Amino acid sequence: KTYTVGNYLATRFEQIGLKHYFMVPGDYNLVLLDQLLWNKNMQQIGCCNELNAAYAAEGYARVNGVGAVITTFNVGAFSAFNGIAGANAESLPVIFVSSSYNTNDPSANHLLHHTIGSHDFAYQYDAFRQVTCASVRILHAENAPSLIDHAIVTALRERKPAYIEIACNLSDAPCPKPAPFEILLVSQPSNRQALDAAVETAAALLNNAKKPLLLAGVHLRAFKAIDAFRELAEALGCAVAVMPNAKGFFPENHPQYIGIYWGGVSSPGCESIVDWADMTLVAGPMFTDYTTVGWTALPHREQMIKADPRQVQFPQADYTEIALAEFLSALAKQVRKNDKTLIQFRREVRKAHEETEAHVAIENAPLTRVELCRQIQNDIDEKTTLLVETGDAWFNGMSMHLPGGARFEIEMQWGSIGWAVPATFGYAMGLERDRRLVSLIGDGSFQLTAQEVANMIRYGQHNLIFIVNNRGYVIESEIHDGPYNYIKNWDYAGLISVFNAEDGHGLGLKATTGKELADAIKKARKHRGGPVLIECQIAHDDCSPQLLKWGTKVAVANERPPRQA
Ligand SMILES: Cc1ncc(Cn2nnc(CCOP(=O)(O)OP(=O)(O)O)c2C)c(N)n1
Repeated sequence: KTYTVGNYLATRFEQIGLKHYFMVPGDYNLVLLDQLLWNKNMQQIGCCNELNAAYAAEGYARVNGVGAVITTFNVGAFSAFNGIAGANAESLPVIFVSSSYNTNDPSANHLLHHTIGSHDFAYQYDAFRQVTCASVRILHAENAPSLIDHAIVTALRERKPAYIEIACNLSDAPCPKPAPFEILLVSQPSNRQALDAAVETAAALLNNAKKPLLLAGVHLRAFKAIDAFRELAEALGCAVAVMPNAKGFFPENHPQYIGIYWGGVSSPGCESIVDWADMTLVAGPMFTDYTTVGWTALPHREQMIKADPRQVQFPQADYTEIALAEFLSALAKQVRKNDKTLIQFRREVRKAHEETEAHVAIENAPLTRVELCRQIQNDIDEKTTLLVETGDAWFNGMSMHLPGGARFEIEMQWGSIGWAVPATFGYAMGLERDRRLVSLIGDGSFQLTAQEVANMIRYGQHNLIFIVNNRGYVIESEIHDGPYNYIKNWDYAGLISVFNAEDGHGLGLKATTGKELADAIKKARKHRGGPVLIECQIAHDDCSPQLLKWGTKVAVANERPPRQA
């Protein structure tokens, strides 16, 4: 078998665990796409546009561990740019491949289509270098193996996207055959001395604390530290809270779970316990304006052990070259049990109020947000992943309880509206057969990338999508309102018949009352052969109290005047 650059790439794609990859064809990449089709163990999935293809690869990486997307030069790549930068923000290894010009053209002083019409062909590579952990350009076939392997190894190690540019006339050029793929799966062990020192320091701080507490952060999954975190939690026996973008990374039915810590919009009873703790170990956090509610919810450094993917920060010291999972696991063996924060939580939550079970709404009353959330909560089971889009959907999803085994997906770091529909498509492409995906998306966000629902119909995905039609950009209105937050209404449910055409089995339903919603969910649960979209119409000002509180504090942070010189 003589290898070509294209099927070298295809071989590596399969070896890192890709069963699907996403693309939009273009004249620069057609031969490369043929080369990739040579590998029958993977499916080539077309998307309506390259932004959606990048978001789909990002969503796929959430369930599969790694994703890939192929575009044509410039016009495809720059649409995908937002999705690749987003994968960087979300710490997801997406392999981005763009075809490019014929290697004879620069020396021939040629100008080319799909460029800005200059002789500089490097600006795409320069742009992507800013948002990837490795970026390579293949201009000579003999360099392809080492460049492709470098990009892939780095992406898998750093949990970040990588950029591979392949000249269009090299896609079918002969190249050496791949070395054993095990070389790609490098891990980065800790420095032994640093690890021992960090564990000793952390154990002393936690064992001397009167009220220790654990807080899960967003990087636990990316750095494969979810199990080690749970090991430490069960060794310590203390209260365990999670940051909003780590929801689902610690089981919500676990007896030590006390909820989402998100400042003033935390789960009931959670904030006071986190603030009461005298030593908090936070594992893999991203403290941003959004996750700290405009800098109002940040544990104090002198009462915090901050364990990041490759370093641990103590009140008086920073230790580097320490792998997060190894640190948490080693620490679990050195800590003594102390459940004071958990006991206190149970006292407070019992005293404060029993979970006010939302009551069933009057059947034919206009649908409300509370009734919508109550019914979605009842629809979530241990096989469900709940995926929420930027918007009030964040807060509605955040307050939902995940039964054991249920999962949660959110894009809080990048927060790019339009992500959810293609990410649903990509996530569903990689989802285990016996599981289901439920997405909660606002009308405003839906309008950015709605057309990818057509590909859910094409592939017969059984996704259930709730479109919350509150007539506009309500999250924006709550941060800072203006005429720009109001949009043209669509017949969202009616879109499905447009996308079905003569050959689809999608189902579009409208719900304006609790009864209509209950009937729609029943139909959705029975529907086969395609996705179900339920357009839930609620009042414009019917938003979560958490959004109101959070939006006010974020607005204050946004509007701080420039520091006087
Ligand atoms: C790509 C991108 N463009 C603009 C924004 C700013 N933005 N954030 N949320 C929104 C509105 C979301 O509205 P909906 O999806 O209807 O959600 P609701 O909050 O439920 O109304 C915007 C316009 C954004 N976050 N991402």
